[in-house]
Amino acid sequence: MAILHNLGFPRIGRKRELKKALEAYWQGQSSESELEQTAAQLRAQNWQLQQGLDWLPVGDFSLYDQVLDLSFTLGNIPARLQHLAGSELDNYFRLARGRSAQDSACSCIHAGEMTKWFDTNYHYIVPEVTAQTEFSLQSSRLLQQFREAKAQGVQAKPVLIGPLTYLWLCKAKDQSEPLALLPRLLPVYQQLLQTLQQAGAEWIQLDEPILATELSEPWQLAFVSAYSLLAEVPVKLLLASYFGQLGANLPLLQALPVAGIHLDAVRGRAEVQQVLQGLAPQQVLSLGVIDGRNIWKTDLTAVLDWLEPIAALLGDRLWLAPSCSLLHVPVDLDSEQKLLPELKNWLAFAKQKLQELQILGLALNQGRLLVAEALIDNAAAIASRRQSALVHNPAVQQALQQIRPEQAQRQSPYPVRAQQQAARFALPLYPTTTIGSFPQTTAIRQARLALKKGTISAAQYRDQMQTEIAHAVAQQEQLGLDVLVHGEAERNDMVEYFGEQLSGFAFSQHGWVQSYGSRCVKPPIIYGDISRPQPMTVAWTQYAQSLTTKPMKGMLTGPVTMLNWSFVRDDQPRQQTCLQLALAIRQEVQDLEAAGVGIIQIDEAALREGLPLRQSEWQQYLDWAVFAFKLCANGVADSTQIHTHMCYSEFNDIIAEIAALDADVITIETSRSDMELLRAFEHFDYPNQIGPGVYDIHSPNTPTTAQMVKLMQKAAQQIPAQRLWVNPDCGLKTRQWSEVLPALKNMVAAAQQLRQN
Ligand SMILES: Nc1nc2c(c(=O)[nH]1)N[C@@H](CNc1ccc(C(=O)N[C@@H](CCC(=O)N[C@@H](CCC(=O)N[C@@H](CCC(=O)O)C(=O)O)C(=O)O)C(=O)O)cc1)CN2
Ligand code: MET
Ligand SMILES: [Zn+2]
Repeated sequence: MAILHNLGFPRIGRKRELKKALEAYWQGQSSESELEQTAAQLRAQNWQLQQGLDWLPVGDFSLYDQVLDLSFTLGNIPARLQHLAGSELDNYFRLARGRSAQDSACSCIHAGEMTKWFDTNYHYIVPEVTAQTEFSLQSSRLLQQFREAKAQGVQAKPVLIGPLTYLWLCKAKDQSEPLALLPRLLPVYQQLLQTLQQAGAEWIQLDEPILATELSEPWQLAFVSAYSLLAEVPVKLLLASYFGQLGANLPLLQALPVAGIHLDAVRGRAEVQQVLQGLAPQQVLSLGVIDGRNIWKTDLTAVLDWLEPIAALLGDRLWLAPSCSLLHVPVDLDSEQKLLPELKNWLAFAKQKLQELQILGLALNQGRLLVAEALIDNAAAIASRRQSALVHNPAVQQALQQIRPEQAQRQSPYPVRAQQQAARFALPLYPTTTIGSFPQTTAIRQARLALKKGTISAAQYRDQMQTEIAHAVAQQEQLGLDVLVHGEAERNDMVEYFGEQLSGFAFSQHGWVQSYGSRCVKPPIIYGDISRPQPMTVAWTQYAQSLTTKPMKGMLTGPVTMLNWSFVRDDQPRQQTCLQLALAIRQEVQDLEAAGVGIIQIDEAALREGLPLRQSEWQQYLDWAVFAFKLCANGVADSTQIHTHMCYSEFNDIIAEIAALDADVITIETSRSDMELLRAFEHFDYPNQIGPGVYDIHSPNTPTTAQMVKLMQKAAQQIPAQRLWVNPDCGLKTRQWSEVLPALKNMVAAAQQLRQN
């Protein structure tokens, strides 16, 4: 009997109920108990949606982030938050976003740093530690949720991030090594496991996704000592690895004294046989056979062909699950009314993935005949996708064949271009700019909703967006910024907006995936060869330029980011899809240039996070990713200034490749990490211009002029002032005008002060 379980479920809700509840609470429109009530309802709904499995996850729900939750569970709260007024929830949101619902704008708390969860588009709050950090158990949240699940008749399996992955995610605020805290951390984990076991937990899932990365020897050894200690608690541990192959960690995992092992059998299929052979006699093997990172239907017959011999061997020691938590896929395909039926039939969201799991379970446990109809339908869908004319476009394939390497090179080297551009734009020292978006107000979003519903016409919508653009331009002129942007009012999202205009892309109506906190994205679905039927941004940019004599930056999303933030086809290499995107965006770059736009920013916010988890695979990825960017960006005249922007850029390791992009200017996020990025420059002289972000846009707090001057002075120690720009960390779309204006005013003042020094 194969046992069915799930590693985690999306918590945002089918209609983003959690988002709405959080934002209402933060704005003081609802109480803490109303928020908790919505949260409890969502948990109940989610368990309901997962009925039919043998074990359901508990502890996967979070009001903001599961890593932040764990920091609170372990009592690891930075000193700056201790002794502040308010409840634990207030402190929770202070660490998440710099402010609780009770705080006023002036009581500023430095929010925790936010960064990407492995190679996903999900962001977690980085736990902070020092050599002095002590842990203490605060188990009430988990216990309460465990009891809540049991009260609802749920067969509950608590899920937790494992101690090694937790420490690996930690950042030391001194020079200490987080791994050194393991001896202090383990007793608290032991206590936690014990507490859950006493509350009735039979199995506990510990997630250790770092097993899919290359671990140095100290980390490997730490696994052995940590799990030997945890094994002392009389509860069954399911150790979950996901997001890739185990590689050299495979023997390590096999040696650990745990009751069960979960493997990512999508990305790590090739290793399953080897793990199987080394399995201990009582050990459970959980195979993640359904892709938790993509939205395509599983080829159930192929999986069954592969699984049946394993099931025969393992009996009820075989567990089946999605490859990882379903946090990274939308909730329910049934909500979609507008997808082409042919395409919709190829897809599975979280709910459908669990249905696939149940079909597999029935087929294995009671024979394929019982689910014959479902298997036939599934096989038909798989075959239809393989053959569909929607997918293949010979003209695109041909264009790909004709790419020449010299298309990716600028005409002259940077110093020559820089001179021409300096003459053309005549910018001051420390030029100021923003990253592109201005606040996406309720009015803007409602106009888009009205357009969708047909209650306003396309012309009315265009007029309203032009009014918004004019407003953004006027505000920037008044602030005295040097290089302006149109503000991206017309864009729902920097990826979805372009996806909607490109062939080969589909987009959902409700396919929301949590990005961070209450913020969600609706990743477009790349199902076929990509082309650009017509210009996408030229008219908006021209309109904006017509309103000002200052340079107006054109604003595009780059090919690598389009790829990494979409659900991509799995029937051709990612690299090939990326080149198709590069060609389409290249056309847009050239149309902008032809329309007289002299500065063009091509965002590659996701270039860094697209790095494979194993360093040995980095170079191959970087080679094609860098080429794709250059292909899209570099077909312009020397006097055209290319900017790029990257978020959460811990790119110490890839600074040479960042330089190889040869963008004239790069703007990056650095403010929360206190210009830590600049470490990269200690060993490498970045040759072109750079704008290290000085304004943390993820927090509602206003940065002061003095703070920003200080950050820039720090930057100027590493990079000549002639090559520095002054700008926020990232786009301003999540902020309100009342937050943005004072912050930018201070920023412009900072630049003026710097120029006088
Ligand atoms: N794809 C992507 N990934 C990314 C980023 C990014 O910008 N895009 N940035 C980083 C993460 N940062 C992010 C920053 C902001 C948002 C964000 O603001 N998301 C919005 C949704 C954006 C969107 O698509 N909006 C649509 C639909 C908005 C909507 O909810 N409409 C309402 C109605 C309008 C209303 O009454 O407000 C509805 O349909 O019910 C639009 O503008 O048209 C949100 O969660 O609120 C997401 C991620 C990294 N990853
Ligand atoms: N141009 C985009 C913006 O300003 C870049 C955002 S990177 C997540 O919103
Ligand atoms: Zn950004």
